Amino acid sequence: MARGPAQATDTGRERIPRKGRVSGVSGATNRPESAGRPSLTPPPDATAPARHPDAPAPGELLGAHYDQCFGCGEGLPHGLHLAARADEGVSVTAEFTVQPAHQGAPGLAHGGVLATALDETLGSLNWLRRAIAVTGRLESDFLRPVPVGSVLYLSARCTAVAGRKIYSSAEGRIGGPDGPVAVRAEALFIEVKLDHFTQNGRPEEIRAAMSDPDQVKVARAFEVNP
Ligand SMILES: CCCCCCCC(=O)SCCNC(=O)CCNC(=O)[C@H](O)C(C)(C)COP(=O)(O)OP(=O)(O)OC[C@H]1O[C@@H](n2cnc3c(N)ncnc32)[C@H](O)[C@@H]1OP(=O)(O)O
Repeated sequence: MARGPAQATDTGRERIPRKGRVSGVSGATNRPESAGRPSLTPPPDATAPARHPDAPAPGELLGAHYDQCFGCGEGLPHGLHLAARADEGVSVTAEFTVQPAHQGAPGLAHGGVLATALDETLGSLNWLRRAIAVTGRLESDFLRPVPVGSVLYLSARCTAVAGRKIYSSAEGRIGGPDGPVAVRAEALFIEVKLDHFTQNGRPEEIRAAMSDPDQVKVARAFEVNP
């Protein structure tokens, strides 16, 4: 579990030198590729996350934010079809059933697919804050093998916010919502502007997503406040 702001020590926080910029790629980080790995621990000035007043009520399904999303979209036959539900505060629960298309070793879920399930669940927290954010860092632990056919019961919560940095943690259990923890992760999401997508995404998909007559779908594709 991530430590809350009150317990944060932040002694390992690094200042990132501004040399080694990536040029010509809008939205790409300014951090040099050789930079050390900044902490997943919130700094002392981090604050508690606030739930948006229009966030879905606890228990309400969030629905897919984009039908071509590999994590939650309904338009991809081999996607995860992960279904997330709002919980109290800035937290969610989600379920994902491991299909044969998700195997790594025979009969077992691929670790990258499980990381995707964690990432998607963590990403859905942004909708409760109505923030547009992308995963900057995702640190995963794989504690138990997850067989094909199992339901992974996920839960995630946002723990702190510091400027554009959003700290969160998630875990996935098997055998039931109270079963043993099979996977867990801590993450740092970074808030971005809409142009992160419009300037970097392939134009065909951006155009298609933007021209959907359903304005709520347009907003949700990029997790923008409608
Ligand atoms: C619509 C939503 C869909 C959700 C789908 C599920 C979530 C996803 O999978 S998103 C897809 C995967 N993620 C991505 O593609 C992101 C690719 N990366 C990027 O575009 C950039 O690196 C980005 C936007 C994260 C950061 O770049 P930039 O905006 O230039 O920020 P930058 O100035 O480098 O960093 C801002 C702060 O974040 C910190 N930071 C940035 N990246 C990291 C990182 N990887 N680890 C730790 N800290 C980081 C920096 O240290 C800095 O901290 P401080 O303010 O204290 O100095």
